[in-house]
Amino acid sequence: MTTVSAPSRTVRIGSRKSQLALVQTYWVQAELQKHFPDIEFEVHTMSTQGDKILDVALAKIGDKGLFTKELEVGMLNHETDIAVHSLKDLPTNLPEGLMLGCVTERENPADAVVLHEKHKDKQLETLPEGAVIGTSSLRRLAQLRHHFPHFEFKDIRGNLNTRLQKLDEGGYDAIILAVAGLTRLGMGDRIHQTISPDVSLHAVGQGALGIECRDGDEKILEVIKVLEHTPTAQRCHAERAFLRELEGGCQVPIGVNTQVENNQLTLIGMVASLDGKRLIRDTVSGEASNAEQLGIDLAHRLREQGAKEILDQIFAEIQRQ
Ligand SMILES: NCc1[nH]cc(CCC(=O)O)c1CC(=O)O
Repeated sequence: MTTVSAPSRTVRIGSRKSQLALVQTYWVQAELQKHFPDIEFEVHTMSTQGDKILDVALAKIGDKGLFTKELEVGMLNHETDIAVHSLKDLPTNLPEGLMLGCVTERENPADAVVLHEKHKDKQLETLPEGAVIGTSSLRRLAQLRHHFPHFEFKDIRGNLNTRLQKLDEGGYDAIILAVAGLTRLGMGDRIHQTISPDVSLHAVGQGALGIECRDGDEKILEVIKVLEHTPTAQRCHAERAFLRELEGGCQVPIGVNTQVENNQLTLIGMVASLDGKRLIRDTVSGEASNAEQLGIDLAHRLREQGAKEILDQIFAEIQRQ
């Protein structure tokens, strides 16, 4: 009898096929491989609905889990064991049988301004009246309209390269993208300006990766937990609880900012109307270990200040379009 020296186990990682998704997944694969040399980590790529529908504004699709569903089906069918997501694309309520098993250390979660070449000596603040700003995010749209009502806003879709090309071709004066995505793709040199949280709060989970797995799959959890970054996880659990309590996920003008210092977590949250005219913002602080409750508390505070009316009106507007 011969003994086959095969790896003791294989862990199958599901990923979207976009360049950003692959960079993120290969990073997770390499990090896990370093910790577990005896396990084989295989990457399985899949197309999601969100990758196929490129010509419809995201807000109008309104489907939660557009970028995650096919990956989740793969895990539930035991074709894969984990899925690597940009945490901000992962809905706050996961399908029965799945869980968020790990949150990795966050990159800078802020949004970035990428200006057209002809404006290279300007800033967002000094762009001319009527400047065309490209964004497909209601959160960015509402906050920027609030501060810069004299700009025009135009939807922009496609992967990062496509969006940068549309900017370079002159379709826009500036576009707004996540710092994290540009940095991970080695395009950090395209960033002209990082938007301050005083002007615009970032999306829930932005800049962090979330690793999803089957609920209670202890062997897999033990493996992926080595990549968990506790302060990032606490911040993101507070942010996700805030979003879940306010409305449950998907495309709405909700922004956050968090900090953890000496085990104290501070969470800033805001809800804005699409025209940017109404904007409600508040802050909570408390023990970082109590992250989810802090998110829920902040959601209740914003509701008392009128957040529900703003969100109800937005849902009605989106349905009508
Ligand atoms: N919805 C698209 C998406 N999902 C994650 C990122 C960037 C990376 C991140 O925020 O973690 C982006 C692009 C963008 O918003 O510019």
